[in-house]
Amino acid sequence: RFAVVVDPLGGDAEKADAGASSGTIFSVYSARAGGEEGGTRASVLRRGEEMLAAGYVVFGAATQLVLSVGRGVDGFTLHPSLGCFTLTRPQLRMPHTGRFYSVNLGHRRQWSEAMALHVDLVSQSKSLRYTGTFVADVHRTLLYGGVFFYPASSRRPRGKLRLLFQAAPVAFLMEQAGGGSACGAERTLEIEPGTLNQCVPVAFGSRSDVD
Ligand SMILES: O=P(O)(O)OC[C@H]1O[C@](O)(COP(=O)(O)O)[C@@H](O)[C@@H]1O
Repeated sequence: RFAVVVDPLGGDAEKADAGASSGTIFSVYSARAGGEEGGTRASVLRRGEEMLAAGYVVFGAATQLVLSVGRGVDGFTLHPSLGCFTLTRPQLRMPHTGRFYSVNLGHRRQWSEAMALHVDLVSQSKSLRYTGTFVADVHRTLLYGGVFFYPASSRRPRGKLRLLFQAAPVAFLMEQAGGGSACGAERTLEIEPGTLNQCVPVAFGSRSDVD
């Protein structure tokens, strides 16, 4: 009945070796019948707003599961001695605006002038936080608000993050927690993926910071 999209383990070997957090992201759609591949591809190549559920697990100082089934967002923490997750952050809500912005400034020379100016402007009122591990950056943004960008650049004209595996599930969680997500002028959840690995330039976070 369901089709599940999973980004199994984000964060590369160098970050894991250095002791950084890593994470898993997933999203769930209703399965569509038919199609050459038993409906699998057709079930997931659809707008994020058709998603039934999304979540991630962040493997850091603690193992935390953040989940939405379309009725807000709940956070759970793994208790290894009990072997189960318990509800530790019921109905997470993002602040309307936040203190942090999150972007890889190392790519600045490859951005458009407008993007570089925009980031300069944001930096005047917010502090920079960027781990380079997607789930960790998502988790901090969800908890404390602010804005995360992975913009288009001359090297990556479509950005780096994948719509289906990364941007859409995170957009679903952000919206469910009172935040937002956009790919340029478009709401991320309204974009229909053309291919499984399609990349999008994306921003997400507190509602007023994303707007
Ligand atoms: O090093 P950059 O360009 O800031 O990219 C960091 C981003 O790339 C990722 O490592 C994903 O890269 P991969 O698609 O190569 O797995 C994300 O976890 C992270 O947000």
